[in-house]
This record gives sequence, C-alpha cells and structure tokens, in this order.
Amino acid sequence: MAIKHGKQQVSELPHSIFYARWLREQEAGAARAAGISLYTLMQRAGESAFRLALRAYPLARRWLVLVGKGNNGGDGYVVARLARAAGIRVTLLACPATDALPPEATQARRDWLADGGEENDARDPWPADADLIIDGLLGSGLSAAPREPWAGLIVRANRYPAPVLALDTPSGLDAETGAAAGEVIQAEQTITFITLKPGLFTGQAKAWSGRVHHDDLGLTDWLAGQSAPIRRLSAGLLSEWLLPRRATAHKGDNGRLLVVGGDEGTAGAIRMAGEAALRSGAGLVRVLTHQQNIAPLLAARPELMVRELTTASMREGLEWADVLVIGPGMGQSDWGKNALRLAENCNKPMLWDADALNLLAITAGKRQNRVITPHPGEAARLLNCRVAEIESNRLLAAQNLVKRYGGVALLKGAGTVIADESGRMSIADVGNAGMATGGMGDVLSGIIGALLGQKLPLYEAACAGCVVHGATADELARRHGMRGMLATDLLPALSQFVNPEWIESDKTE
Ligand SMILES: NC(=O)C1=CN([C@@H]2O[C@H](COP(=O)(O)OP(=O)(O)OC[C@H]3O[C@@H](n4cnc5c(N)ncnc54)[C@H](O)[C@@H]3O)[C@@H](O)[C@H]2O)[C@@H](O)CC1
Ligand SMILES: [K+]
Repeated sequence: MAIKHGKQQVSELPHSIFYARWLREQEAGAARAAGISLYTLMQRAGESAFRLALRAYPLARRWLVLVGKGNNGGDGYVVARLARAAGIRVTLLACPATDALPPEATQARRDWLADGGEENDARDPWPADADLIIDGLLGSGLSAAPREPWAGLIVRANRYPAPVLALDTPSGLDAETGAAAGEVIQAEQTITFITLKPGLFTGQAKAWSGRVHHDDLGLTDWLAGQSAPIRRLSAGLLSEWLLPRRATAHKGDNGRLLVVGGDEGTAGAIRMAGEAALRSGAGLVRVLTHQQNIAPLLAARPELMVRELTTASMREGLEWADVLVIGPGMGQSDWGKNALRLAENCNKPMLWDADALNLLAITAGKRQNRVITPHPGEAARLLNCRVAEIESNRLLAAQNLVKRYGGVALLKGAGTVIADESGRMSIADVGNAGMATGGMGDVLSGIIGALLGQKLPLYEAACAGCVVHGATADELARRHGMRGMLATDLLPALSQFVNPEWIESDKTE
C-alpha cells in the first residue's frame, strides 16, 4: 500500500539496494540535484515516518521519541514536532548531550524547541503509559556496537511494552551488513530513507527490523540515474527469468539433469533434490546413488531414473546430461570422493552442494561453470574462517567465495546472498524461519539444477531458484505457519512459482 505525503509517495519496496556508506557520500549532491536542502530532506524523512506511524498505529496517542546525537536523531525531532502539532502527547528523550549535533539535526532540534517542545534526558525515568516508541537513536552513522548510555537505552526500549517504529535502521543494526555487534532495538516496523540498505535484508536484519518500508524522499529522478550494486530479489521478478513454456516443447528441451549423491542410508537427500528438479520443470532426471537406494527411490518417485553410482555410470551420465547436481547426501567417503573427482572435469553447468562442498574445501579448485550453495558452516570451511566471520559480513563472504572458487556463490541463511565473477550481487528478500529444517538445501539444489537445464545462465538460475524456493516456503508459512514445515511440503507447491505466469498479482511482492 502507498502512503501519500505532499508530492511524495511511499511505495512498494524497490529492487535496488545501495550501500549506506555510498549514500552518505552522495546525499549532499543528491539534494543539490533535486534543488532542495539537506534540511528539507530531513523534514521529508520525518514527515514520512510520522505518516507511517499514524497509519500503522492509529490508536497510539502517547509517543516516546528517542533521539541520538546524529541526523537520525534529527529525523526524530521532526517526527516529534509533527506529532505534537497533531495533538499527540509526545515525550522526547534525548541521548545524552545535544550540543554536538550536526547542522540539520541542530535545526530540527531548534524547530522542536521553538514550537514549545520539551527535551528530557533519556536516562531519566520514562513515562509508563506510552503506546508507541519512535527510534531515532542511531541510524546509518553507527560505527560499532552501541556504547553506553545508548546500549542501556536500547535495552530499556526493548523491555518497554510498546511497539517500536525505527527511523532508517533499527538502532544498533549495521546498515551495511545486517550484523548486530551489540544491543539492537527490536523494531516492529522500520522506515528507511532514500535507498534500501543491505543491512536491512541480510545478516541479523530479519530478527530486528520488522516490516521494512521505504521512502525515496522525492529523489526518484536522481536515483534513476544511479546503478545499484545489489539487487533485492522477490517473487515479482520471477517472470523476468521464467518465461512461459513453449507449446511445442518436448522433454529433451527442458534439460537432462544428472543428480549424484545419496550414500548408504541417505536416500532422502537425493530423492528431494531429484524430485524438486522434476517439480521445477526438468525434462529428465537421472539419479546416480548407492545401490541400496535404488529400489526405494524408484518406488517413491517413478519419474526418476535411478542407477548405481559407479565410475562407468558416472562417466556415461556426464556424457548424457546437460547439467550436473552433485553433493546431496553424498557423504565424504571414498565413494563420494571418486564421483567428485570425475565431476571436476565436467564442462557443463553444474551445482555443488553439501558434501561436495566439504570435499571442495580440500581440493580448492576454481571453476567458472559451477554454482556452489554453501550454508554459513560450509562457507566457513571453504574460506577457512569462523562462522561468525561469515555472518558478520555475508556480502563480503559471498564475494570471497566467488574469488576463491569461481562461478556463482549462493550463501544460504536469512537473507541469502548470491554473487558472481562479474561482481553482480543479490539478496533474496524471500524465505522464513520455517525453512530452518533438514532437506531444504537439497530441494534448492534440485530447483536450481532444473533451471540450469532450462537454459538459464548460472547467476540467473541461482537467483530464480532461490526465489522460487523462498517464495514457496513463504506461501506455505502464510497458510500453515512456520513450525513443522517440511522440505517435502515444498515439492507439490513449487509449481505456482516456477510458472510465474500463473502467479496472482497479489502474491508477487
Ligand atoms: N542520508 C541522508 O541524506 C539523510 C539521512 N537522514 C538520517 O541521517 C542518518 C545518518 O545520520 P548521521 O550520519 O548523523 O548518523 P547517525 O545519526 O546514525 O549516528 C551518528 C551519531 O551516532 C554516534 N555513534 C556512532 N556509533 C556509535 C556507537 N557505536 N555508540 C554510540 N554512538 C555512536 C556518532 O558519534 C554520531 O553522534 C540516517 O540514518 C537517517 O536517519 C535523514 O535525515 C534523511 C536524509
Ligand atoms: K534508528
């Protein structure tokens, strides 16, 4: 839904994400280009947040506005002034001394005081009956974990029984990376200004940001001339990648997929990958697996062609296939290692996942024709670092994976990041915590493998596959909730997203 304020409009989230650091360097030039002052920009930010607060919390009449020492606090002063003028009881809590404010925030403070607004020390007792908190403590200027007294105020806000609307970013969350180095305010809604920032979509973002809104503050024309370093992926983009199937298509047109894995006792992984590929439109799926898995797989899914994995069947399969998916349930025994050695020389598009990545960490080969899909633990092994380092900057980690291993890297987790060798980067704004369960990765491998077989280039297949996967899980969560979602629940539901021409328009965002 759009919120109108003046000539501006808060619209659906755009697909462009810009670094906060870059925006801070550009903001003066952008305001100049738009013929407005930085203070006007701040007033627009405050006005936009004020209107959102009225719309989202129509019954809230007693607001606490927390302001810090930067321009994020400046936005807060504007919200406070507008709210007070509208008859809302506003308690403005400043942290701590306000004499060192930057110029625009100084102006906003002056206007607040000139209108008769009062400023309280945020460390003093807060009124007990407020029904909304506006968070203007820390924005994109955050440089480290919040210090005292900011950290203590964040804790206090989080204990306070009123929802938080965060200005630009939830205070304490790193706008660049989504990392939470210390205390972070728990926002129910966040309104971010001018551009989306990566830290609102990956890392710890989903735990703290709540629902994200965006307002470009009227800089639409200026923004149209900027090229975004990162793309936000949503279901609305699927029709860009997945065209309706040709009416005359035959199974050979839709890709012959070789899926390799499933050691003794791990037939499930390979079955889910193979079946996800079929459900995502693969023409033919041949599975090479441990001989014990053959009968159960054939019984469960007769459309799969299942054979024993041997050197001969692997060689023959690689000849036959258009695309290779290797790793699900493969284990790290000699059995899997042999298959991987043969796969290393494959020149067709391929996807390596799970145990293939654990073995890759040892062999360290670089390939342009490969998508790798590590979770943070696998990524840490691949980059020889700690999981915490991966999570502290997921965008950088994905770039480093590509630098080291070539091709396309898809780093799983809340806010999956996809990067390629040309420098393209995307963050998937789909998916939910219901997906934190076994087998989800195997399903993703099958989907991406199928899309590679339908001739999508590596990067596009990874992006589209990730969106199909996450959007399907979101749809299931909407219907049944997150807890108890199974990877196999996704399989029959994939069809609505791999056929985007069938998506109803209200499901695209
Ligand atoms: N970019 C723009 O053109 C616009 C920016 N606006 C606002 O301005 C904000 C950025 O303003 P600033 O650059 O002044 O930065 P912030 O207001 O986000 O924070 C800077 C202040 O926080 C302090 N600080 C930094 N790290 C800290 C830590 N770990 N613990 C305690 N204090 C810490 C700094 O010393 C400084 O006083 C945006 O987030 C947005 O809310 C809006 O007014 C709209 C226009
Ligand atoms: K904030």
